[in-house]
Amino acid sequence: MTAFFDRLAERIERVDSVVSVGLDADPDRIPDFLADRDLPRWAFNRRIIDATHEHAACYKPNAAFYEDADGWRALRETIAYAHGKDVPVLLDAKRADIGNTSRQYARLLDEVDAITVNPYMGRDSLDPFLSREDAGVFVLCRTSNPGGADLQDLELASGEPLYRRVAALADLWNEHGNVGLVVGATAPEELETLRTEVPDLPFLVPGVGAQGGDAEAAVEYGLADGVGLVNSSRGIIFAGEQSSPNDDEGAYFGAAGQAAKRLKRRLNQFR
Ligand SMILES: O=c1ccn([C@@H]2O[C@H](COP(=O)(O)O)[C@@H](O)[C@H]2O)c(=O)[nH]1
Repeated sequence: MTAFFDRLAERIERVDSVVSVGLDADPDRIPDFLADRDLPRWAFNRRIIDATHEHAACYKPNAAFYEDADGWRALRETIAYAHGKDVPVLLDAKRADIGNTSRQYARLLDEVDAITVNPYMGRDSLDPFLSREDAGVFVLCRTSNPGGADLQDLELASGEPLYRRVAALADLWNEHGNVGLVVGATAPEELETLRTEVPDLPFLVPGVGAQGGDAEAAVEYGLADGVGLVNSSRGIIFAGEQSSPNDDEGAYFGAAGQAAKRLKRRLNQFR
């Protein structure tokens, strides 16, 4: 198997897109016409994938939306279906723990192509992920939420903010060329700084769309040698809520396809 970033580069080239479609299948927002399906989240994701895969460089389900018995079943079906369309899957799980626990978490990489991890517990907590040479490992660095600055911008004794130290460490941890960073589009200045500091690391940039982040900065600084991902979840998968009544399946998922295509075109202006 080629390394994750080689596969991602191929996918980006094939669909001419750096869009990561976030599969955050919030059970409270699944349209009524799917409510009586065996696994409504899977029924929803299948239709989203059908509508968006031509524009998707990857799919990014967030584990939070699947952490119950039916959810795991829905997620497994979703992953298999995305793979059937030749689209890589990045599980946004933000995992890491002491070694033996992390080894169990890292088994998630048997199912998906890449994962997000939390660096707070340090190198040994990430080893079980980093040692998976075939898989992508995206380290949380400067997150998109308003509280992202609370800890991540704190200055160390050296005067450097914590998020920059995380980036420098992630660069050191990149022994297998499988490491990327998560940097929010709501932090364009930090994106710019980080691109200079770690020029070779691809970024996963969430926060465009529903969070109102900077799409131009996401592309300009998020890509390393043309490789990286700009994610939108709610702005794509729930686009149909605005444009169509809740009972018109074709129009509902058509709107998701259009939203993915629009984002692809918008981002491509800056590539
Ligand atoms: O800094 C971060 C890290 C992860 N996320 C995740 O990305 C998506 C964003 O969803 P939208 O609907 O496009 O806002 C979601 O899964 C987050 O948990 C992030 O937003 N910021």
